[in-house]
Amino acid sequence: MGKRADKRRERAGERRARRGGSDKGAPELPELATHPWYSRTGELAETGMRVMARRLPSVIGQAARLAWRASRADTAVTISLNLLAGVFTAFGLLATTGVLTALFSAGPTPGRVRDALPSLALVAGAAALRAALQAGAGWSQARLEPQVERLVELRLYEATTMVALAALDDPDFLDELKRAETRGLTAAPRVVQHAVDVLTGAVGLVAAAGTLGVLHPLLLPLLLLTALPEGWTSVRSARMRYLTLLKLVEVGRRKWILSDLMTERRHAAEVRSFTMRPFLLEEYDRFAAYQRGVELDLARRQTVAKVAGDALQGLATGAVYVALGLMLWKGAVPLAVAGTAVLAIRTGQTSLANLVFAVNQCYEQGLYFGDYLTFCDTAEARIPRRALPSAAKEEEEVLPDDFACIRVEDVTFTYPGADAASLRGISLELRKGEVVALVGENGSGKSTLSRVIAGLYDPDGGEVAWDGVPLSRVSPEQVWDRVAVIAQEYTHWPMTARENIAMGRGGGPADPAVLAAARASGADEVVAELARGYDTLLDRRFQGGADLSGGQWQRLAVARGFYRDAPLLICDEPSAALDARAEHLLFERIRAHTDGRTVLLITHRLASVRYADRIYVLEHGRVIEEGDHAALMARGGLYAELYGLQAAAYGAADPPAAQRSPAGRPNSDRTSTVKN
Ligand SMILES: Nc1ncnc2c1ncn2[C@@H]1O[C@H](COP(=O)(O)OP(=O)(O)OP(=O)(O)O)[C@@H](O)[C@H]1O
Repeated sequence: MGKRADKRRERAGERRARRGGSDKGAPELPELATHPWYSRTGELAETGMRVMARRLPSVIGQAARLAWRASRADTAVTISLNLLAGVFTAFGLLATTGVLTALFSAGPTPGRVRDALPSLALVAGAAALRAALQAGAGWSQARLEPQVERLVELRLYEATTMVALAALDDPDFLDELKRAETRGLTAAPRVVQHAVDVLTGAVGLVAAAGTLGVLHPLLLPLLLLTALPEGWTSVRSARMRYLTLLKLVEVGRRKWILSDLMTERRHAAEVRSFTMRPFLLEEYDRFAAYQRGVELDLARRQTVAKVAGDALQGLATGAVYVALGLMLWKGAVPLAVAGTAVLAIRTGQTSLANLVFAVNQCYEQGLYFGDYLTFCDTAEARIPRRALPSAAKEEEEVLPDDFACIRVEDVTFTYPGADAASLRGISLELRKGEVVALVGENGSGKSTLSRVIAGLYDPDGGEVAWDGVPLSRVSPEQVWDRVAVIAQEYTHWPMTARENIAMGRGGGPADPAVLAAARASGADEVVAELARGYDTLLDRRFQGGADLSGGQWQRLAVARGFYRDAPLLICDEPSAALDARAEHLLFERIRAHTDGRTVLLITHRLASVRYADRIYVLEHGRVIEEGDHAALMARGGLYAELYGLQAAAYGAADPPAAQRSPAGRPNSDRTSTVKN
């Protein structure tokens, strides 16, 4: 199916190229390629009236189901008021015949006008009612849209926050997510809106057609004749627009990236210090010029299509009036009926133009909405079953609140789409109250292993068990509740300092645990300098917001880990950005810390793991050495080598007294780290 569509697209592309290309006059930028996110746009560009007609019912069905779930009352009101408005349109048109019959009859004018008054009142009443009904339908339709929006957004975010973490490492999944988020979300309310417009247009058209059918059966095909050029122009113009969109997708992305570089605060210093301004402006202008060329070309081609369409429509309308004149001349229809027919044809044409436009829009947005639906289905299928509230609770085991021993047995793990496994048969133990360290070179698998232990990734093989209860048999929340993580990469939450520590748990103004955690991590010194202390918003994008240095942020991230009263604390490179004093304080705290808690420590600062109860050395996803510092040093393996390298580096950096800094201050922090 996908391949056939690709072939169709290819062939159509070749046809366009043979015709001289659809974008004659637009400059070329050879480096631009279409991103697969926008494959839909290509599909759309090849869509003709037949494909649209075939797929439209299912799109309208999806829209109707969505609207129904968002609000039954508003959906029912929108549909029924629109239908009723159609009835009054037809009624008004038919009443017009009465008016015209009275006006065109023989006799003095005042008498004819008097005779026409009852029908005139009916026409006026029908018009007023129709207007009121349409206003009511518009109002309920407007109410429907935000409700639909809320529904689709919630479904997406519920799925993205619950899906297995590994899904977010899968490039295909991320691609689908981006598509659903950027186009799919906004498409949902539009699909509903355009589906209602399709209904409104269809009702108006049926009303006009029904009226014509009642007046004379031959008039009906005449209406359709005038409809064709309008439909043709509309579809053609829309397809041109899609093709242009396709051409501009990559340009839009490049321009967006460049504008981000030129306007975002985080790039501003480098833009200046590397004197990037002329380069960025020139690049931006190149893409903008290309875009302008493509858009001007589109405007020209759309105008040509419109002129051709209007000319055709003029001819068709002329033919209709000639036919109507002939019918009148031959006495097939009376003058009053012909007059009403003219009105009905005009009403029908307007409804038809609206209908064609709505069908086009509905179809386009329906494709993007389809992306959204596909993504939600994929994401919901990737939520671990045991995480679902509906999962059979009797099958679930309960994790002990505390534990005596966490056992990792023969664990293997490969990231989605990765060629090689990141963990290959790892076994180890964490006993209550211990500090256990993971050591190894970059990419050896330390962080991945810590995430498996924290219940963030499910291993492909082997298992992690807390006092014999395998994590695969408990809901992820149970594990996350019992583990505190100080992660290597942490989020700068755009919240207050207090919320950055408490992370949605307690943390009221008088929460002593927040203060204790801040003291233990050195975050209290950071907070003391903030204008509003713990209530300072840590985001410069907002009025009164503050920002912190890398190390200050890390102190907060450490406080976050200490604040959670969990039996297992995982510290993954917790000191990378800390100054020497803060780092010293942190490891002192970890060493002294335990008060019954267990610490899994990952760090390249080997001086800090000397006091660990056990050290596991990882290489290429395997444990290659295990023991305490003394045992590993005596063994003379990788650990001893890495430790020796660091110790030697510190030793070499220790300047003799004569070479100290001009101020004569020895570097006491460094010395103390080595001595530690
Ligand atoms: N999200 C990911 N998707 C695919 N592969 C990944 C991902 N994260 C890590 N890897 C790969 O898994 C392996 C182990 O990475 P991991 O981050 O666990 O190493 P690490 O020992 O913590 O390294 P470092 O000391 O640099 O922090 C590496 O080969 C890495 O390329």
